[in-house]
Amino acid sequence: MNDDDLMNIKSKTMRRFALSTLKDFGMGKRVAEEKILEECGHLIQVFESKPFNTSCPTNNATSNVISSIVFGSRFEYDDPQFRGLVSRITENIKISGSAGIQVSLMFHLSNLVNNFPSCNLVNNLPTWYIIYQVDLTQKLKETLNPQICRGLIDCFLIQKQKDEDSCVKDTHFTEENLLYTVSNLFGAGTDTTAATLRWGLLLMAKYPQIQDQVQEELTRVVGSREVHVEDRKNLPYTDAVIHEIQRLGSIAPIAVPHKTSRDVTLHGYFIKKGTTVIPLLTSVLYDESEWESPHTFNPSHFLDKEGRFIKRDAFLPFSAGRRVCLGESLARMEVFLFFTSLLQRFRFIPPPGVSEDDLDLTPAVGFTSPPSPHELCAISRQ
Ligand code: HEM
Repeated sequence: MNDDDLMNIKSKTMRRFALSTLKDFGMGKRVAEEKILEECGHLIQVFESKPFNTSCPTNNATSNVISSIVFGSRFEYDDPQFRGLVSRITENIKISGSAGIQVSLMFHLSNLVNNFPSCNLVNNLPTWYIIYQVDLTQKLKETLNPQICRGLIDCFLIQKQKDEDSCVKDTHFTEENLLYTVSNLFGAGTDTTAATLRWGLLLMAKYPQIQDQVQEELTRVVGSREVHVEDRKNLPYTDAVIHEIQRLGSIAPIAVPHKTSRDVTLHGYFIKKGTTVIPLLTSVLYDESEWESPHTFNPSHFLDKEGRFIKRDAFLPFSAGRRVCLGESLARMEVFLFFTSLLQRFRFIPPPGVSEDDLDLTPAVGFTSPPSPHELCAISRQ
């Protein structure tokens, strides 16, 4: 077996482990919904009517959803360890998209592809270093009870212990892989979801008539009670708006690099086994032959003539295939519940002296594409 084959097995094992554990702790509908709604309650408390940057609160909220899954508990927003973790994650994502890192990625791709999520996509050692430093990981180890899994770390440690007890050779459940898996879940699951939410709030402030329609539908269908995942099917306009936010936001424009596992011929082009391929998701999300107005914010892309929600094949913000985003269902649930809960309670407007036209839709540079730094005001609707 060569190094690539070994790396593939490691990747598959870690992906399988992360997926099944996420199902138990995150993506299983009811558990995830409870965790997200609890976080919505905290997020709502920190939104203000005076101008504020949406980056910090949204990143805190999405990091806490991952924390609940990974550690089994959330952090207070002012916890210094948590603040360190969140700022490190956002900084790493920003730096990894800088021109310098992108160029070095081109030269070192062969070491990076195929290793995700078992190894780090970019050399974001500080993220896992911070996770290592978080006392909680140590506390979890000290209080581990093999009968009770409080979160993904417990599940990992229990499996590690089992493998050690049965003398499994070459186990992938190592301390190093635990740190990489956890830091990759934070890296992949925090900034992406927060950036999507930030695009959503910015687009609502820029297009108040669309915000009106979302709020009218929410008031008519949900009223003032808590929104639930089940409500989605009765909110076709809101669902179309969320899809359009993800399409236009295109927050993971270059997805993740992969290597071809065999020789392929695609549209007449021969691609040799082992070639690095980078799927450009923006090319499909903005494809002129697929979308009626690819560069405009137009929720009708996802509505039929009767106003019913329609799925579109070219909607691929989570990519596709075997390495499709591992957190897709969790992310979809988060975006829906955070977005609708916020719009139920607040009207989003530009800061005083800034017009809707002034709100800039140019994305910031980074591995993901969040909106450029901006401020909004959240005016209470109650
Ligand atoms: C709106 C939010 C999100 C978007 C748009 C998004 C998008 C993506 C994309 C485009 C990829 C690359 C797929 C490929 O390689 O072709 C990816 C990979 C991944 N995502 Fe997400 N993601 C989001 C949220 C999340 C969340 C919440 C989690 C964590 C629970 C997560 C975990 C991952 C992981 C672990 C991978 C690597 C999968 C692998 O290589 O096998 N993502 N995501």
